[in-house]
Amino acid sequence: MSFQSTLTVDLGPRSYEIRIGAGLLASLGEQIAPVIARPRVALVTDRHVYDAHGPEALAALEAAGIASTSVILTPGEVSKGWDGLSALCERLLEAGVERQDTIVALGGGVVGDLAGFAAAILRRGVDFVQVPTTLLAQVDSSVGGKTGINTRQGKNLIGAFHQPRMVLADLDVLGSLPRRELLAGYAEVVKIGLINQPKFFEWLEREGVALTTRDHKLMGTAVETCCRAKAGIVAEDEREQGRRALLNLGHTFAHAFEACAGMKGDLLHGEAVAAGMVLAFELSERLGVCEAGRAERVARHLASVKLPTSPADLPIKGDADKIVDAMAQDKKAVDGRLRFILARDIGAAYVAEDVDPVAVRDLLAEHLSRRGGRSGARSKPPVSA
Ligand SMILES: NC(=O)c1ccc[n+]([C@@H]2O[C@H](COP(=O)([O-])OP(=O)(O)OC[C@H]3O[C@@H](n4cnc5c(N)ncnc54)[C@H](O)[C@@H]3O)[C@@H](O)[C@H]2O)c1
Ligand SMILES: O=C(O)C(=O)C[C@@H](O)[C@H](O)[C@H](O)COP(=O)(O)O
Ligand SMILES: [Zn+2]
Repeated sequence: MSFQSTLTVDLGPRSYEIRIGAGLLASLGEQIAPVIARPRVALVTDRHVYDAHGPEALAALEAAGIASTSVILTPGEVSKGWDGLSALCERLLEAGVERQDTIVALGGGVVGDLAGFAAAILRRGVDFVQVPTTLLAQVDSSVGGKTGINTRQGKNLIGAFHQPRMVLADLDVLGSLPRRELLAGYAEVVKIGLINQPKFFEWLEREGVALTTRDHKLMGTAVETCCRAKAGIVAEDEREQGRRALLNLGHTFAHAFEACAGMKGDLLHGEAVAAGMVLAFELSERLGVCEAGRAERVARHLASVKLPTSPADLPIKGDADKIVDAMAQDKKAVDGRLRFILARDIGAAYVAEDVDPVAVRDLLAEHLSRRGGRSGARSKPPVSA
């Protein structure tokens, strides 16, 4: 019997199911039929995903009597900006998508964030369904309703909370995912362990390498554990007034790294998060809130699957001051003061209000001074498989 699981994101009238399993795409139409207002959808995907899985998705919609129109985006972060948003909205309007229709986001985090935001604003809001096709999207971005785009100033600075009507995570589609993308998604898996699931992190230390060889059962367990943990946090704090910020572990660093890398796809979000989480633990140790050795343990695990562990490993332009400047756009900042997610231990993250910016800058400068040499795990950004 292959892996199957159904979870609920408990948000009162906005509650929805996350269905995880093998072969779900073949029954896409049948699965979503009960949650769509009428049998008409707009399938939003990107060229890579369309080539690998588009025909199966369209056939499954047709088999369930659901009419569809398709929009195929340019793959990657480059589509997640004002131009991509405006082009997508125009295409959806030209296709006559109405309020009773549903947008189906078939793809990774870029497709989900962009199509989800288009759904939030098109004719002041239409329903959407998430069909995540990357590991990152299955364990993180498809759940919780954060949608949006990047601007010149930084990551995800324009957006809306707009919950999907359903999340359908087909483990089989991960078979066509390039290895570099799989590893980037694995960083967000590790993040969940580091936030509040210490036993899960220990399990990842034992099984992570096997998991990243796409062992089906291990992947199913990881997707289920991450979705369950994220759903719990989102149910308590849907609009990030408090506890949800924990899901930002490593992201104050990561989003600044991505901004300094140009947000054109040279640096993947998960790669930036991997290095950002190591820095969050190093900062926690330096500030005396976390026992020594924890950052090293986190870095060792990320390195074991060949994820980057330092900004020195990343294709970032600029120095520590430039990265600190980019952090000023972080959405968690209050009155211009940065807030970081720090950790008292592995699996014990918390929101810190009072972090000394000099300590942050010094930590970044030390890492960047190792550029061109070995920083630990790797000396170059990973390449596509
Ligand atoms: N909304 C959230 O809560 C949230 C959470 C985490 C990350 N994000 C965002 O998600 C984005 C990153 O998402 P991502 O890592 O999924 O990247 P992505 O959407 O760019 O997909 C990665 C690449 O893999 C390809 N691809 C996707 N699925 C495939 C498949 N099954 N087979 C073959 N190729 C496939 C895509 O075409 C693309 O080239 C970032 O913009 C990040 O900010 C959002
Ligand atoms: O769902 C959340 O909440 C997260 O923070 C998940 C993150 O992995 C994700 O990268 C998210 O898009 C970051 O949110 P942002 O509000 O910092 O842009
Ligand atoms: Zn993230």
